[in-house]
Amino acid sequence: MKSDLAIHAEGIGKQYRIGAQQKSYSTLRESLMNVSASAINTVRGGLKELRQRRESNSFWALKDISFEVKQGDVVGIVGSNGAGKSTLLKVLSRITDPTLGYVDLRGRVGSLLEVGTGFHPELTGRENIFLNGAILGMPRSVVKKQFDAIVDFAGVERFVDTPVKRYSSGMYLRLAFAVAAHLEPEILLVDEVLAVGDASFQKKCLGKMDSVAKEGRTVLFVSHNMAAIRSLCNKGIMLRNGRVAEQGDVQTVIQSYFKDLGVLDSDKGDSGYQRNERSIFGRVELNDGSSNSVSQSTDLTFSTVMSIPRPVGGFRLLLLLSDMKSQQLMALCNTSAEMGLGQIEPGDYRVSVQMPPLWLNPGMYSVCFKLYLEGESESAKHFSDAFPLDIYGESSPVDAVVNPRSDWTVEFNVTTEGSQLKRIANPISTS
Ligand SMILES: Nc1ncnc2c1ncn2[C@@H]1O[C@H](COP(=O)(O)OP(=O)(O)OP(=O)(O)O)[C@@H](O)[C@H]1O
Repeated sequence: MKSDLAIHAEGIGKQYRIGAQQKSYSTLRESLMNVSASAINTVRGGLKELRQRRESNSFWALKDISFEVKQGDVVGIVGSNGAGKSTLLKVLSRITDPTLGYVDLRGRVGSLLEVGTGFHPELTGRENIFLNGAILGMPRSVVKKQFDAIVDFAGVERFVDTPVKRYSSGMYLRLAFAVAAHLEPEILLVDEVLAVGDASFQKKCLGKMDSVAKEGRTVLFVSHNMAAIRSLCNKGIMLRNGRVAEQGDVQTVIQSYFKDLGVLDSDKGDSGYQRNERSIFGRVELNDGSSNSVSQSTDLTFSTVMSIPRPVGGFRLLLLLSDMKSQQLMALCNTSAEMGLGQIEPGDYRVSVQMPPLWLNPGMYSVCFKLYLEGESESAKHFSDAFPLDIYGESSPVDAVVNPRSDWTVEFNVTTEGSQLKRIANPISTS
């Protein structure tokens, strides 16, 4: 392996048997036990195992995956559900063996793959921290030095001598992340940890991964959160159906991912929109239609084309905004009559909805149009495809949905008589 590389994967394939019991999920301890003391560890797949598997009963979760990661690179791994991202991280962290191909890894690997892996449930938080350090080959004195920082980061001071099986999933996750990030792995693998936990913890995790990366260590990060991928990673790998569909600069990979989701389809028809045959709606566009990423402080215009199939007396149109947990955050509504339309003739109608900046916290949101045609039952409502809206900007320091620009002042000795008023601070701007 070239000396500047941290990871070299060559021709990795992973075949699963449908319905078969997979080798049980090993803990981080068990997986790391396999790591040899040599500087470069090779994870190798074999044809023998392949022959033992019955092709008819199996499918390939990963196929012919090859890539290289330089030391110090922070790589975002993206792809739709089932694309193979988690399987790839499991192969890299030796939780599962590849069926074909091999991976060379230079240095100690710390991983946080799923809540529920990584710790021995019967041991206390304290014991698990030292156990993980020992498995990673760290002297006890070094683990001791990091111990307070780990416990502090995880916020589990009061429970550090409680068996982790009694922890809430949030505490468990916080401790698992703290251990993985603080025990100085040369390669840190993190899978979608940010999907769990509250906003302030997510921010803390991103900050910690950023500092791990700045120390020149290598990070691989699987996430559906493009705002997080963009802010953290310099490189990206996109998987599609178990294969590498794109790799390189993170911006290019994010754009490919959105194209894959159908958001950025360059194959537009004559009318400038992609007709969705199953739906009354064409594709939804944001602003000039070139991207679905926008700063939280930018005006928003959502547009689409509706193909009304037959004459109707009128319609009611909604624009809905939800977060990734499907919680509805905004519902704008208008009727054809309020928009000055009378009888609606069949044909294509372009609709645009303009609004000022929403100051949403960075992250992914979902936007869709919903249409009720007059004379149809309520259940016959029509939906556009969901538009994944990627917001970037400043996050609130605490869990919240919006983070608008705000001006703050503080006044001292306030009495009802204005003359006593004494201003002690200039306005503080939060943005
Ligand atoms: N232990 C297993 N046995 C059989 N099939 C599996 C197993 N683990 C994963 N798969 C399948 O392999 C494919 C890839 O799964 P994987 O979890 O790696 O995808 P992913 O990209 O991480 O998806 P998501 O974004 O939903 O987490 C999926 O079709 C999944 O159902």
